Amino acid sequence: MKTFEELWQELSEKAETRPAGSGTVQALDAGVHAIGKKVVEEAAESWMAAEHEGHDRAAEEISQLLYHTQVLMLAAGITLDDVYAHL
Ligand SMILES: N=c1c2ncn([C@@H]3O[C@H](COP(=O)(O)OP(=O)(O)OP(=O)(O)O)[C@@H](O)[C@H]3O)c2ncn1[C@@H]1O[C@H](COP(=O)(O)O)[C@@H](O)[C@H]1O
Repeated sequence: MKTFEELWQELSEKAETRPAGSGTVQALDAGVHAIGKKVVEEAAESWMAAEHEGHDRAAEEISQLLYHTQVLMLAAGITLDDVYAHL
């Protein structure tokens, strides 16, 4: 188990060191447009899971939405503080 900030730290390091076999590195190389489509897909799956598939499936889909959102932030050069400034 990890927190949002711990995942951010891990993904930031992967973006920097670009380890072989990292799905995050692969996603970053695909670019903002491709990552944005994943965010939309996971948002829709989160909605469907929350409405129809129960607590555990919704939590799983929302975790994927958070992951892809962080990848989009990295691809766009947006930091946690940039986002937190608007909360
Ligand atoms: N938390 C996640 C995470 N959540 C979602 N995903 C990705 O999102 C996909 C889920 O999307 P889908 O539901 O569409 O599943 P899918 O259809 O099988 O996937 P695709 O065919 O769309 O690729 C997974 O296959 C992963 O590629 C994640 N990939 C990585 N992480 C974590 O990110 C960290 C770095 O991962 P790597 O960069 O791969 O080392 C690790 O801690 C991982 O646990």
